[in-house]
Amino acid sequence: MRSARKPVGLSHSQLRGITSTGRWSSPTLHTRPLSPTANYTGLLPPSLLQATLKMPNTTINDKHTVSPLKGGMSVLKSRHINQGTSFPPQLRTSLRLRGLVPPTQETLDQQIERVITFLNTLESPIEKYCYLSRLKSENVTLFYRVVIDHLTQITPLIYTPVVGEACQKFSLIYTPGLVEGLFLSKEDKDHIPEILDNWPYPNPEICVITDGSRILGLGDLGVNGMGIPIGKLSLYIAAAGFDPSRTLPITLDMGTNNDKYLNDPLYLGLRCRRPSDPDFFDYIDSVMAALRKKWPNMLVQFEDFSSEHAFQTLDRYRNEYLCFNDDIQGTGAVILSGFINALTMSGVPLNKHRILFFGAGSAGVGVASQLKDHFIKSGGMSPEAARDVFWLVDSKGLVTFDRGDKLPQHKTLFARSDNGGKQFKTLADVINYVQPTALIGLASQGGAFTPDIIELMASMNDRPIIFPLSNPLTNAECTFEQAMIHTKGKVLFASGTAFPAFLDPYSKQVLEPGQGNNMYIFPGLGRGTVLAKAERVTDDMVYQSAVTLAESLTEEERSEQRLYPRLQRIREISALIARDVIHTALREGLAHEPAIVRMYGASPGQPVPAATLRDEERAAALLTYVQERMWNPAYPEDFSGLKAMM
Ligand SMILES: NC(=O)C1=CN([C@@H]2O[C@H](COP(=O)(O)OP(=O)(O)OC[C@H]3O[C@@H](n4cnc5c(N)ncnc54)[C@H](O)[C@@H]3O)[C@@H](O)[C@H]2O)C=CC1
Ligand SMILES: CC(=O)C(=O)O
Ligand SMILES: [Mg+2]
Repeated sequence: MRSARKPVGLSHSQLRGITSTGRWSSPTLHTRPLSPTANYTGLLPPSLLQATLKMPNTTINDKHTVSPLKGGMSVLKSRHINQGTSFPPQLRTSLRLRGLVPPTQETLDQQIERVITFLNTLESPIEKYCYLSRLKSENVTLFYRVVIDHLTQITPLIYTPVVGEACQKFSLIYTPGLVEGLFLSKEDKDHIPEILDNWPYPNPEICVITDGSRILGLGDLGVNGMGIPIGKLSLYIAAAGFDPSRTLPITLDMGTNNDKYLNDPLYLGLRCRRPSDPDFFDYIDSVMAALRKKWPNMLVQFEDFSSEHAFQTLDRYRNEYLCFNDDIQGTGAVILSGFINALTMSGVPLNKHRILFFGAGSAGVGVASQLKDHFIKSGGMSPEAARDVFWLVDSKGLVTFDRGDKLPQHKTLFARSDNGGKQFKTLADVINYVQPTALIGLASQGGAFTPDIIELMASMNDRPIIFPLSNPLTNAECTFEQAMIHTKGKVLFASGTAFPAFLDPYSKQVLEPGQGNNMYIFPGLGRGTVLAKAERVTDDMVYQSAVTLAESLTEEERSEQRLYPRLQRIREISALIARDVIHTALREGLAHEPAIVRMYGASPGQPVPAATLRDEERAAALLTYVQERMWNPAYPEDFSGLKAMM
């Protein structure tokens, strides 16, 4: 049982007292005016806070005081402690819960059954998302048990695709008092440390941070992007056993260039356009410095920044901070992993592949770079030869040096100069020119892989590799069914968002499509770097996570023609990835966790020789070490800590 901690800002139960109009529905603790520097900042979306501050009647004064929640109510309102109907009778008495919960005592399994039964009665995905968010805010244990036990049903509801709709509707479904992450507004640039102090949980180990500028394939959603760090961190918890109270979702509010939101009276972010690059970097530099000052060991995952900023922030911080970019590196690793398995199944030797990317943004270039490294490391190719395996298409057609437009730096990494002055505009023209063995969609252009395109790929390859990876579902370049039908079952397929299984009329097998989504990578990569107390996240750690994922398939999974392991095994897979990422950190001399380096007879920061790392007994012990540190949602049997709080 976690010991009680005095909240620095408002506790969740106190925040519950703020109504959507910003008034206190129930008066509270202290006589204290609401001010921009007080402890409310960051916990409320900026425009709501501004509206609150403008209201004449927002001083919390003695006339309006009541006691903070006492006794049983404070237990029921503590999401990390609440067990609802599972509290045993004797505890109900000592915690003063009797009468506050229905008389029946239920097991966790019975509670799960109720959740799933009710969830199945809800019709729209967004209702299901809202119901699950509420459940998480009330009972963390039950929520994560539901997620872990019903991964394939729940993941699409709390992550892509439904999280995309939740972001688009964020200002409508926003629930006052439900604090799931921190808002850092650029207006608060001089108050960042105070805002970080408002976060009610101590010592976060991992933070996912977005500026909302490219949310999935949905574009600039501004502060509405908050759903993404929340969703990613839910997967860190469910898939890699991070302690929920040690995760920190952050949304930077720097305005939005989306006119729809700027003109929407219900939009909850700053109503201004995004800043110039110098202002952007000035602000994010301050945020990074403040985060490190307060939580020096915290891993930062950059998520869903617009492409140029995604590359620039990664370059700027990767050697100075413990951080990585999920869209560039996590996606690169997960697609490399599926590709390694597809390579074997395609029967085409590594050096005969010709890979076409439809989309040349952070994900497209990130994946191409990761694959290129593999062609060099495993295929023995020179960097020049490996680079020539790739062709990129963006909104203007094939990316070439002589196309006439100024290419951003990331596109120059794979721009072609061997096109003989010819330019290719349509995808079909590019395919006919390149004759690719693999077509990878990361352009957020739903349906772009038309039947003609898929048939063209099938006409050139015995086993065409077609990965429509854009998110959410509406942006997928084609469906699994379309890919199967138009390649007559020959396709090697993975998509960003899961598609349903398909009965292949040719093999008569029910085939499940692969989900090429970075959720297979980031939980284990994050777990490994945090447990190792790694100095930074290196390319080799990312590469290793791809290789481990590729090798993690069982014989049965391979016989089912899968490119990725079953999602239900994700905790097991994340532990393996974490173990191997720690190995890489040890090899590179970047691991600082004394308990881990001691297992290998080394000291913190000292490289461990490859031969020592091959020791199977130590590897097994390290895996156990990782698994034993994975948070597992269960109700505690020892309530002594809780009683002490009362
Ligand atoms: N499956 C996965 O794990 C991941 C999927 N994604 C998805 O990939 C997509 C792209 O993400 P980013 O690369 O970060 O976005 P981005 O905005 O950086 O890049 C998009 C690219 O698509 C190109 N594009 C736009 N319209 C086009 C058109 N009509 N024809 C050809 N190209 C066009 C743009 O020029 C740009 O190069 C999103 O849908 C995102 O959700 C991103 C990361 C991980
Ligand atoms: C999956 C993911 O990170 C994206 O679509 O942006
Ligand atoms: Mg992303």
